Amino acid sequence: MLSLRGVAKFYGDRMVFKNIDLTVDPGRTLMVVGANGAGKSTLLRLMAGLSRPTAGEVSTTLAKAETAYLGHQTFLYAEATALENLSFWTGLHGLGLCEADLLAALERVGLARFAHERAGHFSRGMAQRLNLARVFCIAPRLLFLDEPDTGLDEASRGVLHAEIARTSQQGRSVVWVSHHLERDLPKADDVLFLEKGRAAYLGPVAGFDASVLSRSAAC
Ligand SMILES: Nc1ncnc2c1ncn2[C@@H]1O[C@H](COP(=O)(O)OP(=O)(O)OP(=O)(O)O)[C@@H](O)[C@H]1O
Repeated sequence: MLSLRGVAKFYGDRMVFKNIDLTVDPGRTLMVVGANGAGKSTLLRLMAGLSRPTAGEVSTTLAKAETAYLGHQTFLYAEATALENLSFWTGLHGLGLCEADLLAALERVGLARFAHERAGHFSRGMAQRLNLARVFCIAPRLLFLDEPDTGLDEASRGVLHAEIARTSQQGRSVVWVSHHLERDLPKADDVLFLEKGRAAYLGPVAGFDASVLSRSAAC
């Protein structure tokens, strides 16, 4: 459903990575790991179509509306309420959800009582929970997660992890950047380890020695 061939990214003359080849298949969860600055977020943004590679090709069989990205930016409209944001986003994905459906999604992330408050007044954690509600509603075929639990409390983190499990059980795919390897790696099928501008490992989680990460740099 998504493939990268010979992908490279440079900022000016500074190389972040090059020669990245990979495929994301239906029902697979790929975890992208590496030290700080290894290029994980940069790669995820390329895969999600939010930026372009300097060289190589990113191709997908999916329509934009079949994917969703949950990352550092929250993509919320500050002047719109939580409900309006959710209604707008699900509308863009062609979903005609009624208010009760949207409120149910807000309820799952503990935001129902803030449904009519402007997103601009939300804390980082609340904004992230609203984004999580967006992902629930869209149920994308390919979900991109960049350190998605940043700012989430324990309960919301549990909701997030349940959603990731549901995504893969339903044959949908996830590409996930995480620093919490001990906790998150067992939830993935495959790992891409970025080191020194290349894919130092790409394959099943079972064959990955996570201790190389702590040896390569503090993560
Ligand atoms: N817009 C940009 N312009 C110039 N350099 C950038 C830009 N975005 C990222 N970089 C640089 O590219 C490199 C990779 O950044 P990236 O954020 O992808 O790494 P990361 O592995 O996600 O790091 P972290 O784990 O700290 O989030 C870093 O050296 C970063 O400073």
